[in-house]
Amino acid sequence: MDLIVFNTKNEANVYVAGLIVQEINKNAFLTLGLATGETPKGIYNDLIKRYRENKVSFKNITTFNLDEYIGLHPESPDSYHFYMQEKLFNHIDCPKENIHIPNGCAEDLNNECENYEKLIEESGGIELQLLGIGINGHIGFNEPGTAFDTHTHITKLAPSTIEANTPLLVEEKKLPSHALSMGLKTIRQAKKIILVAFGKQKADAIQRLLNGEVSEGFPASILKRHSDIKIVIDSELNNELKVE
Ligand SMILES: O=P(O)(O)OC[C@H]1O[C@](O)(CO)[C@@H](O)[C@@H]1O
Repeated sequence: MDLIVFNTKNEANVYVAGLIVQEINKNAFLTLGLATGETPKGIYNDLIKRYRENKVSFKNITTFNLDEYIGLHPESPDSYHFYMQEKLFNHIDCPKENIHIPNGCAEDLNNECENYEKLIEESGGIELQLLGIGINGHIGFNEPGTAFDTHTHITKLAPSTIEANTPLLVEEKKLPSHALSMGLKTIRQAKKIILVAFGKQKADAIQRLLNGEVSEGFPASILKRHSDIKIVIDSELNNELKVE
């Protein structure tokens, strides 16, 4: 695992967006895994900026998002569908049919999970996956205790995730209790992974990722078994890490 530290979030965002653009410019048909949450917002802004400057085109890429809340319609401002449209897809040239986000309102959710996994496979697998991390070590919505061999599945949100994400709600009164999420196996199969984390509040999770053991009690620890992963953090987080 390569740990890369930047003085500011902004520098980190520019670096990560640069890596994504580099991959797309090497392979215009890239399959890209995307994340939501607070962390990637600046990266998406930088990607939009590069698109407007004609430095990159997204017209042939395929995207797969990590997760979606169960029960939220794509038009709900609190859904990850809405987030992705607003923060990225409305501003770039990625065709609608190339964009994949699990449908948390599907009639048959198990079927939706199976199909999602099949679509990833048919696209040739994710070549570059962008990840954030929860304070409890979740990646996607794979909460502590999730088996390492899971594919896209229905997951129950941990209390700390509900606590962290409830203040972000715009319209809904209550955060859904469940979500659809790529599994830990799905994520691990991505050829390259970039995990981004900012701020003091993520320091314990990153410390455990760097120095802890591989255990299903800490989902992100599966990434220690990945051969091509970059962890990108800011100095605020780095200053909290203890050298072990
Ligand atoms: O970036 P945040 O908002 O801290 O969230 C951390 C992670 O938790 C999630 O919100 C759960 O999917 C991810 O999207 C994100 O990467």
